[in-house]
Amino acid sequence: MKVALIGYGKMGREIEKVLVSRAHEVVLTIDINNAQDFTAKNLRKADVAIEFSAPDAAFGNIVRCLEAGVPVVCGTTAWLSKLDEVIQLCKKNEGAFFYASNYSIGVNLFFKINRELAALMNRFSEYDVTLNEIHHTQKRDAPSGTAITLAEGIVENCERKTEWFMGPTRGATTYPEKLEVTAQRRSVVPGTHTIVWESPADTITIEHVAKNRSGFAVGAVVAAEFIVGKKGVFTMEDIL
Ligand SMILES: NC(=O)C1=CN([C@@H]2O[C@H](COP(=O)(O)OP(=O)(O)OC[C@H]3O[C@@H](n4cnc5c(N)ncnc54)[C@H](OP(=O)(O)O)[C@@H]3O)[C@@H](O)[C@H]2O)C=CC1
Ligand SMILES: O=C(O)C1=N[C@H](C(=O)O)C[C@H](O)C1
Repeated sequence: MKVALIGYGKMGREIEKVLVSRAHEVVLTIDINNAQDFTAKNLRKADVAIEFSAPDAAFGNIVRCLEAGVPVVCGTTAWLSKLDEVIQLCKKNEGAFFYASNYSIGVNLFFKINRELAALMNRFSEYDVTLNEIHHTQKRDAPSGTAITLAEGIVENCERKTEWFMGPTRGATTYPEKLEVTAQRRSVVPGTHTIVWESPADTITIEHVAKNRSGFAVGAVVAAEFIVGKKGVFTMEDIL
């Protein structure tokens, strides 16, 4: 598979290692410093583009790939207010687009556990819930895309939580009908997400801790292998 890497930072470099280990070829690398190479002609040398850049850059990058007719796997977070526009463009151009807020298999299993636990909690109103994420200090967005997916999973499945909001407040019960999400930035933490369900009697904690970025990178490459030759909009549900 011939791959264009759009965004060559921490994730772009990690993905490159996985691509090489699976005998794929990187034919184009685009970063903020070589935007002049980001042409439709160059993009078309690739079977697929993998986009991990920055929140303010992702939408434009995706549009350029879809307009060039190149399938795109995107992992960039904090641009999803424009997701519907991307879906429409993808359909109009009969292209292929894959998005996940987190490509790690472990996190996607964690998403399922989170949704099931939230649904189970409908019968146990004595429990309140909070969500916290910790990432490295270079991260530009908060809360993380993964935390938003987890928060949506709780709100969609636990009837007493109608929406999530960004804390911190003085305590989880400040707004009992809302889910409080908090974010911390510490050193080089790759990504930790913790959900705490607390009753007067006990505490149930579920947590996903990324040890490094390899899980994200492998998942993104698997998504790229999956999307080549397909048309439509895909998520990790299509792989799992
Ligand atoms: N879905 C998932 O599984 C994961 C998602 N992510 C997300 O991926 C994104 C990137 O993360 P990460 O690699 O850690 O971030 P980095 O900042 O390390 O890398 C991003 C790179 O993109 C470059 N860039 C900025 N603007 C553009 C542009 N217009 N076109 C091309 N490249 C550009 C940056 O250049 P410069 O530094 O010069 O600005 C930088 O080199 C984030 O949104 C993050 O949340 C991260 C891990 C997993
Ligand atoms: O910026 C990061 O590093 C990460 N971003 C993604 C997110 O916002 O959820 C995925 C992972 O947590 C690492």
